[in-house]
Amino acid sequence: MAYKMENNDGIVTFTIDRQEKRNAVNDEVMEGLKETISYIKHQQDVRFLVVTGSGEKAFCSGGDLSEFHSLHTEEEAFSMLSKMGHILYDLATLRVPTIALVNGAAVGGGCEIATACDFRLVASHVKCGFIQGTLSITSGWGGGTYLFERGLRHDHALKMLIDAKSYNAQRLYEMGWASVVFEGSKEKALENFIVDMREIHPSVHQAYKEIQLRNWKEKNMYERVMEEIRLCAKLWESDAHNEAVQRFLNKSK
Ligand SMILES: CC[C@@H](C(=O)O)C(=O)SCCNC(=O)CCNC(=O)[C@H](O)C(C)(C)COP(=O)(O)OP(=O)(O)OC[C@H]1O[C@@H](n2cnc3c(N)ncnc32)[C@H](O)[C@@H]1OP(=O)(O)O
Repeated sequence: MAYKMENNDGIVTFTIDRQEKRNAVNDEVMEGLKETISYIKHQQDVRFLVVTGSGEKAFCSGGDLSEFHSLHTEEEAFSMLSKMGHILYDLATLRVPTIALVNGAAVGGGCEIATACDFRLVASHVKCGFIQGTLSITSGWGGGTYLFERGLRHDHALKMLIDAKSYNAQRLYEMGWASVVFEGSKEKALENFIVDMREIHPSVHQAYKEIQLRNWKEKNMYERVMEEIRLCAKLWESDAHNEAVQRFLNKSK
């Protein structure tokens, strides 16, 4: 199984479990995340969603390039990108607080998943970045749109996207992307982060999220996410993108 899902006393944890691929997202992971979100929507007792990755090397390395490089045309790319884009939109608009427990590198689409969450708890050894530019594409799951809504200084957010490089945990905190930088076990970091929130009635959490979502509706977030995905799909079919993916896949051969 490419993922694990558990509900521990109202804390639902979704763990991508593909360490050999640095927890890259394939179809099975997408389906698992979709089912997890649907479960949360129908389960009254869920208080939090936590997204994390197995091991210490990666939270998530983005889309699985070895699987998705078979998608060539703009339409083929749009189909895959919009599938994950819808899942991340559902995650970003959940009525419970969502937490990315960033145990290892979060790059490309991995950085988008973390950005779609309300909070990012980042292990001190970790580097994260919107490295899609190095593949001659933009963020394709809506993560750029979420980044501009996360309260980072506009120039910091834009630079993160157009530098297309990974930043260390301290810098991610200074820029306002990381909510917390932690040392030691991720379980302890999570426990510390939610200790006060757990004392508050869930209806209060839901009400605050409702306020945020009303604001996003007014800003046409859904349409903006879909437009971002369309732009990425256009770049996907370029020679420059194909060549960059081939270089990545051939690097260890
Ligand atoms: C498709 C959506 C799009 C978006 O909307 O954003 C994307 O996500 S594009 C994909 C962006 N991701 C990448 O470009 C992959 C970047 N990966 C890395 O930079 C590194 O792997 C890492 C995450 C920083 C980890 O580095 P390290 O610990 O040194 O591991 P390796 O690089 O040696 O990788 C080990 C192993 O895993 C394979 N791998 C890693 N990432 C992916 C991936 N995204 N898809 C497929 N396979 C991946 C890598 O090829 C190695 O395989 P082997 O050589 O067979 O061991």
